[in-house]
Amino acid sequence: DFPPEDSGYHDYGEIVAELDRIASEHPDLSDRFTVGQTYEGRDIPGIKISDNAEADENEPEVLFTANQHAREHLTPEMALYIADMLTESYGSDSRVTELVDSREVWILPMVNPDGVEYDIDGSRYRSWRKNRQPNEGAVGTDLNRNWAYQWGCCGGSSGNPSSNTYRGPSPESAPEVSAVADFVRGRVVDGEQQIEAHIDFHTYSELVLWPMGYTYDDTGSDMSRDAHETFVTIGEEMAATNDYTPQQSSDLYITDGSVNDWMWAEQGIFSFTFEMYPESSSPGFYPPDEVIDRETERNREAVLSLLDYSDCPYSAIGEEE
Ligand SMILES: NS(=O)(=O)N[C@@H](CCC(=O)O)C(=O)O
Ligand SMILES: [Zn+2]
Repeated sequence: DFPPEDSGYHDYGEIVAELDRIASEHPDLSDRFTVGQTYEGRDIPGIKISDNAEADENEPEVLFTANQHAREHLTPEMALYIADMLTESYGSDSRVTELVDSREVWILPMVNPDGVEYDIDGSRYRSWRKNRQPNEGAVGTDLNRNWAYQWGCCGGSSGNPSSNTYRGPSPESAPEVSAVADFVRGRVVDGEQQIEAHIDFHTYSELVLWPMGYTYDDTGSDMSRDAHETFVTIGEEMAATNDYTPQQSSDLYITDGSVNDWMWAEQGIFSFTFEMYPESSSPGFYPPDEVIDRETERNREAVLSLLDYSDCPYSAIGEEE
């Protein structure tokens, strides 16, 4: 559990209960699912939001993931906000209604529940980042360095098991990463990846980030000029709505094995990272629960804008797919 003064945050059991609540309150707009188990055996929970949610309709799909990093507790709240906003506003907000009717939205609010439960267990926060999988002489793999594209290529991760950016012994060695990657691979239907766009929520720094992370180059064999321009255009438009700073993730620092690079280069998904509130190390990873409503609602427009673009991302630069 969170300490009483931060009871507004949801731990693993409370996230699961909230997803079950949403699914029971909106049976025609949602469908509960699980993508697999963590190292310690917890189900990784998910919810699908769409009209006729139980059916796989031929509609553009968008994925939201959160909490790869355990201590980034504002991020499952962001994912929960999206599920609540899309279901609660359905029928009253015409834009939301149209998007829920014409898109299929997958939401995974807590990808690293083992790490979350470890971080909040005990009298004070542990500032834990990684999962809880044992490695040589230390515990934990950094999930956001364990994805399989350009894994460990470029000095954007560590090979030292006690490092907070430890990439793991091999790509997708973390069960949490392989579960989410398997789910995404499962969305390839007739050879076509149905998921068009993705946001992975992190804290902190208030940034909108896009690939590639493993190289400073804007374009290359895995990033065409048109794709780069599309990322920049959509990224800058989203950042204009939440007042985050838009940039290529390598402009921050080089990362290899990150989720964005894998989603884009392996699956062709327009994948972004949002670094949420705050801007700086005070209050850093542990803002008071009073900011949850303000800092999740702050991303409402960005989320709706990405859902808009998901039927044809390249339309952002006036191109057809
Ligand atoms: N949330 S965070 O760990 O401080 N920053 C992310 C940035 C992700 C990225 O640059 O792609 C990370 O290093 O994985
Ligand atoms: Zn993070």
